[in-house]
Amino acid sequence: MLEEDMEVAIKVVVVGNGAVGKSSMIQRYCKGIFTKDYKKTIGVDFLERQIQVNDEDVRLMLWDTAGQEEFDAITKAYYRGAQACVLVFSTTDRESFKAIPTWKEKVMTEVGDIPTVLVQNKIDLLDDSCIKNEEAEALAKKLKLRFYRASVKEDLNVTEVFKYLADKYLQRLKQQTAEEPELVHTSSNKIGMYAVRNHTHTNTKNSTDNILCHQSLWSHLLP
Ligand SMILES: Nc1nc2c(ncn2[C@@H]2O[C@H](COP(=O)(O)OP(=O)(O)OP(=O)(O)O)[C@@H](O)[C@H]2O)c(=O)[nH]1
Repeated sequence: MLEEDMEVAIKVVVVGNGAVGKSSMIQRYCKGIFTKDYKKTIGVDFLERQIQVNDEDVRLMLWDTAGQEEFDAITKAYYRGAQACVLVFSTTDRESFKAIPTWKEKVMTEVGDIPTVLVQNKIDLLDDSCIKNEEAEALAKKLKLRFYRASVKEDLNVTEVFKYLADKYLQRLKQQTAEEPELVHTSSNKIGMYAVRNHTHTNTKNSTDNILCHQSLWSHLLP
């Protein structure tokens, strides 16, 4: 246990081009559902899930960002304070694959080097693939990222992605705590530890109200 009555909360941003399956991935992980409908995300949205990692309670706050460039100004602000990142592209969308280095750069510019994974989603559509396996693996190697092939539809590898990020983040947190114990205090946005408290919120896609609601709820997460 890192510290009594403290909880580790990890802000994870999920980024990538439009329609690659970011919202679906978050919904699958947090609500266990998948829908075929496509409703593009306006701005930013988030859901959360509590998990246990090595007997540690970890709250994952998954921020769903819009893939369209028109929302760049809004989404960029929400990268701030992110402690982990999922970069997503789709098996059937070559442009989304080519855009990955740019997405990584956008996030890094705001928050620096945080635990990050590369995810190729929609592998249930492998027959229509426009990306060779070697290409995707080469990109992951070049960007020095753990690479997962996933299908949100078939519920393949979704849990693994978030488990990996939580593990990786906790490793860093423990290392940082050992090196700089004075950083551990309530509401420290530097290392993602918070006093345990109860809160509830509702969330619907495409609601601009949520952006304000999230901002006030989580403003302590922003530097
Ligand atoms: N076949 C298949 N379809 C998927 C999968 N994941 C998502 N989809 C579909 O892809 C479409 C886009 O999914 P979204 O989750 O809305 O995509 P997004 O990345 O959030 O899109 P933006 O909000 O525009 O950024 C939807 O019709 C989903 O049902 C998958 O693993 N396999």
